[in-house]
Amino acid sequence: MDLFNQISEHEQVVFCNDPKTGLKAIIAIHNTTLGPATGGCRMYPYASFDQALNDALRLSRGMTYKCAAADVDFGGGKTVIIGDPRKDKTPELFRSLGQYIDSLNGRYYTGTDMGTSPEDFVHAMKETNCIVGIPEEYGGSGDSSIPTAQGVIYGIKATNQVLDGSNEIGTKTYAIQGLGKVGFKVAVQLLEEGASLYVSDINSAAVEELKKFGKGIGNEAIKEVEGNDIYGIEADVFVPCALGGIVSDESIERLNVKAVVGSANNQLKEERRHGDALRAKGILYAPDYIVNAGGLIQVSDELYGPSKKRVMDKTKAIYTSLLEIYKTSENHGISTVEAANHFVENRIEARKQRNSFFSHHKRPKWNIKH
Ligand SMILES: NC(=O)C1=CN([C@@H]2O[C@H](COP(=O)(O)OP(=O)(O)OC[C@H]3O[C@@H](n4cnc5c(N)ncnc54)[C@H](O)[C@@H]3O)[C@@H](O)[C@H]2O)C=CC1
Ligand SMILES: O=C(O)CCC(=O)C(=O)O
Repeated sequence: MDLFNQISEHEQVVFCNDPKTGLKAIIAIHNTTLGPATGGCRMYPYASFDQALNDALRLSRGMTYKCAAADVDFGGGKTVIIGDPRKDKTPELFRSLGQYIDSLNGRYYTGTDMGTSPEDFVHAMKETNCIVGIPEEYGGSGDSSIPTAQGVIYGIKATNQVLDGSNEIGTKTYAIQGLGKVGFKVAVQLLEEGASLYVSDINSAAVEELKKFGKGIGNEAIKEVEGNDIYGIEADVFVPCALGGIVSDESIERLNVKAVVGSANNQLKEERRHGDALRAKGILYAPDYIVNAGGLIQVSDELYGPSKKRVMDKTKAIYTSLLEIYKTSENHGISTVEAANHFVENRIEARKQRNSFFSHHKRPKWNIKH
C-alpha cells in the first residue's frame, strides 16, 4: 500500500519498462479536471527509483497548478526518463516512449524539459500525436524556452516594481543558477539591459559562452561563482534556472538578496514552510509556476496552430498575475506561495462542476475551430 499512499494525490501513474530500447520512464498524471494532462519530459540520471518517482510526482502536481494559473485547458502531468541525457539517448528510446504515451489515448501530452530537446520528440512523434513543442520545421511552435525566459523577465520586472516602484531591470545585480536553455536567454536579456551578473553552471562552457556574448555587446559585468556559493552572493535578485528543491533551510540562511525569481520548477524544498521562511526573512518570492509558465503557454497554444504573437501576448499576463499575487500576499499577511495556491485551487474547484476529469470521449475545448 506504500506506493498507493505515495501517489494518493494522483489520478494515474504509468511505469514504462522496455528492455529492448533501455527505456525506464515514469509518466505521472496528477489532475485532469481542466483537460488532458500536459507536462514536459525530463531525462536525468536519477540515483534511485524513489528519487525519480518523487520528481515525477512533484513536477506533475506543479503542472496542474501552472495550467490553472495560466488559464489553459490542460491538467498536470510529467514524465521522467531514468538515464543520462549525454549518453543514453537514442531515437528508439524516444519512439518507445511515444508508444507508451499513445497508449494513454489522449489523456497526456508531452514535450521537452531538462535533459530533452525538441529534436528528441520528432522520434516520439512518429508513434503518437500527443507531442507538443516540436521544432518549427516539423510544424510545431519550436523552442519553448524562449517564452519561458521572457516570462522570467516579466516576473523580474513585476518584482522590481514592487521592491522599488520601477520595473526597470538594467540597474540591478542578479545571481543566476543555471545557464541552460532558459537561464542563458534570461542572462542575455539582463546583460543587454546593462545589468551585472553572478553566474554558476556545472557546465563551464556555458559560462564561457555568456562571457563571450557579454564582451561582444560591451557588458562584461559577469562573475563566475562555484557551486553552492551562488546562494551567499549579495545581489538584488536570485534567479534559479537549474534544478528544483534548492530553496531550503540551508540556502535561505545564506541568501543575501531581496527577491527570488526564476524558471526552475519546484524551487522550494518544502512549499509551505520555505515559502513562510522567505517571507519571514523579507525576501520576495515569485512562485515558480506563475513565472515559468511561458513554455506551457506556447505548447498549449500550439494546438490552435502556431502564433508567436499570440504566445507573447499571453506570456505578458505573467506580469499582472504576479502583481496580483504579491498584493494578495501583502493584504492577507500570507506567503506568496499560499496566495498563488489559493487562487489556483479555487479556480480548479469551480471548474470541477463542469468536468470531473478528462476522458477522450469529451471534445477538448481547443479542438473547436475559430
Ligand atoms: N525549458 C522550458 O521551457 C522550461 C523549463 N523549466 C524549468 O527551468 C529549469 C531549467 O530548464 P532548461 O533551461 O530548459 O534546462 P537545461 O537542461 O537546458 O538547463 C539547465 C542548466 O542548469 C545547469 N545545472 C544543472 N545543475 C546545476 C547546478 N547544481 N548548479 C548550476 N547549474 C546547474 C545545467 O548544466 C544546464 O546548463 C528546469 O528546472 C526546468 O524544469 C520550467 C518551465 C519551462
Ligand atoms: O507541457 C510541456 O510540454 C512544457 C511545459 C512544461 O513541462 C513546464 O512548464 O514545466
